Amino acid sequence: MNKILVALSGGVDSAVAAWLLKEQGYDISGAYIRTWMNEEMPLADCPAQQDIEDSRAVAAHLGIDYEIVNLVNEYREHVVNYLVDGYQRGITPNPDIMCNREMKFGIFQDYALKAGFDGIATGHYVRKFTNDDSSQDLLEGLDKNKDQTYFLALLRQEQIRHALFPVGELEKPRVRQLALENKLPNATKKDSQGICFLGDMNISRFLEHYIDDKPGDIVNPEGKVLGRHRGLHRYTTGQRRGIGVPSNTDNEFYVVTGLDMERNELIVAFDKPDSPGLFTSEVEVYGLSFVNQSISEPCRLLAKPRYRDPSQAIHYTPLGDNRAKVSFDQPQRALSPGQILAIYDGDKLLGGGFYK
Ligand SMILES: Nc1ncnc2c1ncn2[C@@H]1O[C@H](COP(=O)(O)OP(=O)(O)OP(=O)(O)O)[C@@H](O)[C@H]1O
Repeated sequence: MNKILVALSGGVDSAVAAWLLKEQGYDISGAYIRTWMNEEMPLADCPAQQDIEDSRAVAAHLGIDYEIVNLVNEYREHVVNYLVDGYQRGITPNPDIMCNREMKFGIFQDYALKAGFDGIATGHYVRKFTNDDSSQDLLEGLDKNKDQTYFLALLRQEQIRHALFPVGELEKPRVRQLALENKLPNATKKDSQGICFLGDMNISRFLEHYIDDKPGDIVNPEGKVLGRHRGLHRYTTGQRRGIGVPSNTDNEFYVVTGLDMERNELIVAFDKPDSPGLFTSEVEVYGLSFVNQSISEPCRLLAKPRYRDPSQAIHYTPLGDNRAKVSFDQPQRALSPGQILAIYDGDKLLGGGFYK
């Protein structure tokens, strides 16, 4: 791989990724992926224009070609629809993971390959490793605190084959230092947060735009009505804020333990380990996808139930048809249908799937 299209978000990580590749002698260009129209979303304080200016300035500073790749329609089709549809069905979607599989390492990568590039690069904190049989694996970033393998859990071999992750070999403070030393124009820009491409917008404000409220009852696990909710799409398992049912006299707080879509009921219980439905030690995972080899035998592995969670020891039992049973050694709090479990062998990402 020599000719690389670097996905420049306007942030410091992808800017340093581009700088590193240029230093290493790659023939690079930069591209900003446009996915969001401000006009479409008047509620959003969308930082896209600033990001475009910043990414353009980085490319100019490095003296490389720069383009804006317009994927607004594809983003709506593959990410926004999945997100809205998921909340409407009462599951918790992960737009960042879908965005990586469908957009950056899907449509954007295809675009780059067709345009004559050998591959793409991003500023993700992950490392790539090539095996003797020339297959490739994804390893956690060297900076464990920044590791982003979780977000790449649904990528497949052909997608990582054409991808480079230059900052995965560095600690974040070193990345900042490189940006400053080399006078990258966005060196002091603060890290972005929030949903991939949606910027800092709050998810419920975003959903308000798409899904109408449908009020219903809030009930405890025995079915006793405790109050009213505004619409089930506003809640996710494990949520404590914004339920609106006061704590009891012992100061125990309510937490969401489930959504009953058929009855339009929000199920809540006190936030303590023995509350029914709050802790789970066994889940079924579907839609499994593997970075390299699929897992065909029952085995002991590690898994991350959520991005910031530490790895958990699991028993993994394949069920066929891209499904598996996963038993956690330690019961896990508030797993929500639709969320993604990332599966690891040590620090090697094996793949991921959706909680049933
Ligand atoms: N709008 C965009 N256009 C091009 N590439 C993007 C865009 N958004 C994200 N990326 C790519 O995906 C990577 C990870 O995105 P994420 O939103 O997690 O940003 P990050 O980890 O804060 O990195 P950065 O500092 O580069 O923004 C980025 O480093 C960049 O390569």
